[in-house]
Amino acid sequence: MELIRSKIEEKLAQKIPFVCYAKPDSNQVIGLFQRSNQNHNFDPTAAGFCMVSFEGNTQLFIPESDTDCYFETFSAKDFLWTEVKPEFESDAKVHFESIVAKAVNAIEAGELHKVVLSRKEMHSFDSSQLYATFERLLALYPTAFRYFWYHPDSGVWMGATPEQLAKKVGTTVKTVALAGTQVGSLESLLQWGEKEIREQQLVTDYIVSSLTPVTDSITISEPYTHQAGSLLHIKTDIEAELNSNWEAVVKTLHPTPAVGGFPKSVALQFIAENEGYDRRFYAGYLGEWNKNFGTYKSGDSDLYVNLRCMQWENDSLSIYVGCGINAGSIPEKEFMETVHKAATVKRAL
Ligand SMILES: C=C(O[C@H]1C=CC=C(C(=O)O)[C@@H]1O)C(=O)O
Repeated sequence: MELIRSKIEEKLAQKIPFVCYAKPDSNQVIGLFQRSNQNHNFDPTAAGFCMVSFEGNTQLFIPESDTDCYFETFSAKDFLWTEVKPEFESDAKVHFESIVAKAVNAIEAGELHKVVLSRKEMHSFDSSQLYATFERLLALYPTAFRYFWYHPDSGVWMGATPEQLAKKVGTTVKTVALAGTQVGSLESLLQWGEKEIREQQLVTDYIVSSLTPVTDSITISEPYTHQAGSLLHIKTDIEAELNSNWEAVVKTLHPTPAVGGFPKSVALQFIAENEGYDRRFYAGYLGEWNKNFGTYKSGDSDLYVNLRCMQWENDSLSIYVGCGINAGSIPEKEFMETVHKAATVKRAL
């Protein structure tokens, strides 16, 4: 991908926004490189690519009108599937387990049903490896939405997310309910526990009730197991017909209980008061807005939840990971789940 690589290097040096991405199961990278160094405000009526923070208060936008668009196919190089040791810092473990225990108490006291707690790991990183890291993400996680984003207001973000926030094709809205995690492959799948099944059903119920006022004819698949790298999740596909505007659908869905919790406002308050750090764009969403650059169809959108991601800014690399807490969550087990999620990102480094 020499063309995409040289454009990435040029725009990074010039500090001009760009995004390169490959959609799930595609070996084509779409590169949107801004021509000017202007900072564009997010305009919901325009076409382009958006990057929205978890709290929704920062909305970065690369508009089609100021963009050169490149396509390049890649053939995934063979990377050795190196096992990354599940390493962590003991202070991080103590802090995370204490907030999980606090959340379990709040859930058992009936204050909320579920909350997704997260943390960030900092690592040293040689920035000359950024492009190579993206190539490894492309190869390692073919079923994920893989991206490399840069904007002077956010620094570099990169990831391979298994979760679609929502997709608009004509007047049809497609989304998924994703939750529950186990380490392994479809061949080694263990029976899902009651806790995971309940947790995922909560996400499905939330999405369906959020979509009910803004769509018609909702159809829901049976839950099935989805492989995301070395992790497995429970997934349900949901489809509906728009009867309102697309922006209303996105606003009502984000953040889903897969990254926030339920009830939404109580969970968000719990996160703000207890997590102790700023999620920034982790668990926010990103993607094509009002234009599918793959099919070149205007009016279509394709948005993903920003999970299994990392940020490189001011010479340091942060990896963001979280997990859903509900009644019966065991703090140490939940912490180890975040360690395994971090390992999926570290494998690309
Ligand atoms: C919040 C994350 O994952 C979500 C998506 C799938 C499964 C999840 C879980 O099992 O907790 C999380 O809800 C993350 O990867 O940081």
